[in-house]
Amino acid sequence: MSQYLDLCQRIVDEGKWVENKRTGKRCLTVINADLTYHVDKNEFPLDTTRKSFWKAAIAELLGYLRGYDSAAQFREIGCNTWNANANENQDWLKNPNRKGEDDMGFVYGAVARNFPKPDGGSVDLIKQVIEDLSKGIDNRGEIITFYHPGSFHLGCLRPCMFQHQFSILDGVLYLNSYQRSQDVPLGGNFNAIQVFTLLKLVAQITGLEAGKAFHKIVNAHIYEDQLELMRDVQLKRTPFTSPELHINPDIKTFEDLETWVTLDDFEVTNYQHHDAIQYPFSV
Ligand SMILES: Nc1nc(=O)c2c([nH]1)NC[C@@H]1CN(c3ccc(C(=O)N[C@@H](CCC(=O)O)C(=O)O)cc3)CN21
Ligand SMILES: O=c1ccn([C@H]2C[C@H](O)[C@@H](COP(=O)(O)O)O2)c(=O)[nH]1
Repeated sequence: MSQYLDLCQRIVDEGKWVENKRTGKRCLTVINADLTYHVDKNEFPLDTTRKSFWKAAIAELLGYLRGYDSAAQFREIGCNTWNANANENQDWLKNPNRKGEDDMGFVYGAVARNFPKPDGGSVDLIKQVIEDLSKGIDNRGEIITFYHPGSFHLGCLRPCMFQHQFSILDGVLYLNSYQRSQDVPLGGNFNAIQVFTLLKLVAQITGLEAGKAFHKIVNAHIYEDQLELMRDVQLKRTPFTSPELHINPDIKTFEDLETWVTLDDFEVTNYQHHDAIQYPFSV
């Protein structure tokens, strides 16, 4: 938890102002942050200095793993975070590739589940990686990527946390996740939850022991309209100890994740937190 608060403080103290053309707002920005999550000790990296809506973050991850490409699918499983990008992003609304209300286009899991091959057809990167890990195979390239620059014009947003690489060492599963851009007050907590949960879930369905997850964030920023709340409210609060995440042990395969799993299969215990803070969201 303090790693996250240290990053927020670092942005406040050392960040540089950068104009962002896409949103029309300025962002206080630092380059490079490396966060480590102890999945082995079940230290769930939830924000405790404000109330975290952790279920929505797990629902978003579940939607990515299922290859969802519509904000309506995300809403159905308890996640509202894609409504604005699918339906209010002016560039996307004008894009002839948008297939109508709620369409997000070719993004995130839709890409990873159908990654186009230059010689025709596609690969399901997520299934492939999980199949290997289930057999104890780490070919030093167990990579799930959502990044396909040749397809950016087909989606509403380029993926931010765009790559996850798994490794096995001595029967222990590790995860390195790579993020090109982070809205630290809003995306920050969501993404930490997702990295942690992804490793814990994949360890469970592959029968491996979960180790640590390493999360690299390249461009870490606070939008100008979020700064006061972060500096004068959230950063003045004292954090509580980390809660724990529990996943239904009946989830045993990737097919389980694709078919019957809901947010009721996830539980958090010992979550003590300060009051909610509503940060402005930029489309
Ligand atoms: N500007 C921006 N920031 C992001 O973090 C972000 C995007 N855009 N676009 C794509 C996804 C969507 N994500 C989002 C979107 C909204 C929230 C958000 O509003 N979170 C609220 C609570 C949400 C709820 O009640 O479910 C929060 O207080 O954390 C978080 C992540 C992360 N990504
Ligand atoms: O998982 C996510 C998805 C998005 N974000 C944030 C990071 C940026 O503030 C915006 C995306 O804007 P770009 O201009 O494409 O960088 O969304 C996040 O933090 N986490």
